[in-house]
Amino acid sequence: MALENANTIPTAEVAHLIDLHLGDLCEQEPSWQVVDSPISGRGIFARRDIKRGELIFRERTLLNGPTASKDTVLNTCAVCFRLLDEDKALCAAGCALPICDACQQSGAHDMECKLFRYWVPKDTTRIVPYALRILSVMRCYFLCPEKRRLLLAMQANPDKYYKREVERAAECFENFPTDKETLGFFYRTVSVYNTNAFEGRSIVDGHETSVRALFALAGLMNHNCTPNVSHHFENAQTIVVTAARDIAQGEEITATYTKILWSTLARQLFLRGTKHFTCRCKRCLDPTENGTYLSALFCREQGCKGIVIPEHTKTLQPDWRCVTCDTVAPHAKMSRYQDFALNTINNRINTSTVHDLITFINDMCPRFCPPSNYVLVEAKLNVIWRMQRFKGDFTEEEVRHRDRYREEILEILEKLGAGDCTLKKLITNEIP
Ligand SMILES: C[S@@+](CC[C@H](N)C(=O)[O-])C[C@H]1O[C@@H](n2cnc3c(N)ncnc32)[C@H](O)[C@@H]1O
Repeated sequence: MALENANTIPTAEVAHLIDLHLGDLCEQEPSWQVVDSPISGRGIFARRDIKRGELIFRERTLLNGPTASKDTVLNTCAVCFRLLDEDKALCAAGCALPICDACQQSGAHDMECKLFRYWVPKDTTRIVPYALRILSVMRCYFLCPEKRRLLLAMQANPDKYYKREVERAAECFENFPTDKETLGFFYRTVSVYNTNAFEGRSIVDGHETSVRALFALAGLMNHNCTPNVSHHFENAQTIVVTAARDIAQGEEITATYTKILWSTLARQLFLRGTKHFTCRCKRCLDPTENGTYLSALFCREQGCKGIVIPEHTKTLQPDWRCVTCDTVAPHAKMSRYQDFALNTINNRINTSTVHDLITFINDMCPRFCPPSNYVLVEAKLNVIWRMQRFKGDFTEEEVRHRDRYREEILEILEKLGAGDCTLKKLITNEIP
């Protein structure tokens, strides 16, 4: 399974394999179809008008596994993602994976347990993040022939780092495979994950886990910075995709690969760096971003209290122009200013209590950062997340500030034309 094989499987065959993969979730008359896209490769298109809020599809994972990344809890069952007692998490058979009693007894873990033990983990006394992370990749071994072919059909961008995850995992075992074919299969699967994976929060027994998952159909959605669908994980295995606004027959169904409230430059840098393309959607071409001014910084010209925004969006290093006094500032200067705002605000997000962060947002930020700037908007979102997740004792005043931040963010989403996007649903508690 070489990297070069990507996209050589005909689109009609991909569509057929997806129907098989959907199984009982495949509707008799789906509202969508898989065809070639003018944006890139294959895409999903509306076969008929789809109403805002309508369910478009539900899909189970082709592959998934714990993200095992920094800041995630490692002691969750590798099969069902249930939280485990730290001292009782490791599989009794010695594969060094975290497994709950139920998954151990049901046999759901047997094959991968056997394979991990065959590879001989070097450390069986603790959960080793790189060994745990390779699980989501290694599961490609156990796919049936049709699903293997579907995996092969998925786009795999060969970026610089696709070997690293496998190499790091190999160091955790005495007997990790070294043959070209197996390594090629793993490298390709890593690249497919890097190109298509959804990282989602899944809640099992009230405990939140971070899951990395591949969905063959959802993975075909091309990117738009103002997407027309929202998605969420129903559980660690299932994704639900819903229309964020009315979608006309023939329109391409799109998701966003970035955070929806990032500025154009931040989105462009992320998409180039991680997904290897330049987005040319309507929002990307409008320096005001539908009048949201998410990029805006203060004008540094004496006496001017206006805001500056990138003059155009054709390059990643545009000059910036003041919308009030028309002064032009070079990109390098504005980039230093944006970095200063980003670092100052992120530093506060990481070190402050909710109370202190609110004070900082309200009293300090207006001195150096326009309220529309995306980094300040991110700080307000952080207050909302923290108050939503850690339902502590917050004062009435804090709750009032949170509600105001939420209204401001809903207003920005409205201006962007984002409809009932995922972020809107999250901050209005429509998605738990
Ligand atoms: C998850 S895949 C999307 C499905 C893909 N079109 C296919 O045929 O499998 C992501 C890749 O699609 C391409 N892509 C997605 N959205 C794009 C866009 N708006 N502009 C250009 N390329 C895009 C990029 O190559 C990106 O790395």
